[in-house]
Amino acid sequence: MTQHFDLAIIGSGSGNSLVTPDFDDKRVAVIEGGTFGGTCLNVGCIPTKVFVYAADMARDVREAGRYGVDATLDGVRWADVRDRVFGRIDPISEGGRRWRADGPNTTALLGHARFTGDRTLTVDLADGGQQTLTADQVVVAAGAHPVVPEVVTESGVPFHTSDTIMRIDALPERLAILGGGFIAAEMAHVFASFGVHVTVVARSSTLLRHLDTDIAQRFTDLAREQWDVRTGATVARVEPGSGGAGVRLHLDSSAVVDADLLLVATGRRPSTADLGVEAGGLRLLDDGRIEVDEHGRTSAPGVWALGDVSAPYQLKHVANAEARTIAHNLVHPDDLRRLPLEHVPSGVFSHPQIATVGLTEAECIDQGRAHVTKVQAYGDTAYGWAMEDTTSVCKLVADPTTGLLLGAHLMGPQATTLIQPLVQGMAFGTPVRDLARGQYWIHPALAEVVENALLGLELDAPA
Ligand SMILES: Cc1cc2nc3c(=O)[nH]c(=O)nc-3n(C[C@H](O)[C@H](O)[C@H](O)COP(=O)(O)OP(=O)(O)OC[C@H]3O[C@@H](n4cnc5c(N)ncnc54)[C@H](O)[C@@H]3O)c2cc1C
Ligand SMILES: NC(=O)c1ccc[n+]([C@@H]2O[C@H](COP(=O)([O-])OP(=O)(O)OC[C@H]3O[C@@H](n4cnc5c(N)ncnc54)[C@H](O)[C@@H]3O)[C@@H](O)[C@H]2O)c1
Repeated sequence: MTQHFDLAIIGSGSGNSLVTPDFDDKRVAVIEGGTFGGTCLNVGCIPTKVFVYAADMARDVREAGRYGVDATLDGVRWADVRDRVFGRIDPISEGGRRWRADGPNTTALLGHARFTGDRTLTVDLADGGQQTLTADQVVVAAGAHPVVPEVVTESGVPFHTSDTIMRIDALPERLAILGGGFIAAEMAHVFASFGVHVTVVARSSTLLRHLDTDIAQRFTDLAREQWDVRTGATVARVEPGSGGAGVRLHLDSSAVVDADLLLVATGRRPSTADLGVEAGGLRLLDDGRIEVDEHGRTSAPGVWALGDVSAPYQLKHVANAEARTIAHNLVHPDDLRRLPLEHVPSGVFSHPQIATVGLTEAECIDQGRAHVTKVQAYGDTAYGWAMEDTTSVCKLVADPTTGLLLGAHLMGPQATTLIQPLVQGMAFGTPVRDLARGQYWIHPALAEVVENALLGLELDAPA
């Protein structure tokens, strides 16, 4: 029997937060084909950062001798770290599922949904049944999933993605990571800090090539000191390791990489393949995302999309912000808000940590924009001395005429926290002069790196 809902949501990640009090008197279906709570909670931001924190701790112990504090790392109890992570997350996921299943106005449908007509969905339920439903409004919040190159899938050799690597039973001796982006950088840090020999195989000439060129190059140089980094490398063939255990990657350079485990981190594709987008009247962009307008409306009337399935950034804070906007738009058709896609920052929780917002120097050059830059070393501030830092930087890009920041790119301890006043300055249009001089910066906090970078920008009207 077809059920009718006021709102049907595909995906329980950021989609789950659409059920605001505005829907208290409405019927809402939340449909989830995987683990309730989505990527960030179960296999993404949250578990990775718990591992990263433990990895940072292990590194700090190893490096304590630099500061005259002798310490040795006695060991890493992988199973304890893993169980601490999932012992916390799994109950949250299950609680979220129950909350929706038992909610007064919500129904949780566990299964894969696809459009079979205008605002009509058929759900292949996990328990074997099938449910068809219609809804006045549908939100597609189906996220993205890992892409695995054919050279790996066709080899038949077992591999991990970020969906599985965090639940392994024991640390391997050697881990090969294919890809040079966010996940590769974070996982290489985690496993190497825990004592695993990590090899990163990346196609591009630097890791994290989406970053400012200076930062990407500096990061890659530091990565080479920690991990076996093969840049400009393509995997030509994958086969089992000797004796059938592990994996052997043959690179196009004819070099080989032997490892006990393979982690594939070669990007994530919007989950639209089995979504029945044609039947639902949804148009896709060339890169596979669902096309949405500035308010989050798809090409199908009454159907909205948010997060990784449609957004230009695969970031949780973007998915959340879009969910807040669409939660408003669903109930205020005459007062639509725009998706907030300006000044989007991101962080890479690797070693070193990286944070970035706005334009890179190269983008300014490409766009022919007048700009000035300042690279401020952490090591030239008092707290940087305390840290014996020789590699960390805050690089700013600004418009010399307007005196506004165009971009900020930090690499080093606490980069993801230090960048926040700069994100705020850009979001509120605060001139560099006011950011630098219009407020106190605590002395001798690490934030003086940011203060000095602002003061060092050579603007037409100096700070
Ligand atoms: C390892 C890793 C680390 C990350 N770390 C960070 C970080 O530190 N900071 C950050 O900002 N971002 C991070 N991200 C990205 C972040 O997790 C995503 O941007 C965010 O979770 C996307 O949210 P979403 O709601 O769009 O999709 P998801 O949370 O992926 O939710 C989509 C849900 O829809 C379900 N679904 C899909 N298709 C269907 C269907 N047809 N029927 C029913 N259900 C369906 C899926 O099972 C899934 O549960 C990380 C990602 C990964 C993989
Ligand atoms: N801290 C964070 O915010 C965080 C952490 C993890 C993931 N994420 C999000 O998840 C997304 C996915 O992460 P990711 O690291 O998988 O993707 P990514 O886009 O960051 O990096 C993908 C890497 O794989 C390489 N690659 C692509 N196809 C390849 C192929 N066929 N063979 C070899 N290399 C190939 C690319 O050159 C790139 O280096 C990120 O883009 C990011 O938006 C965010």
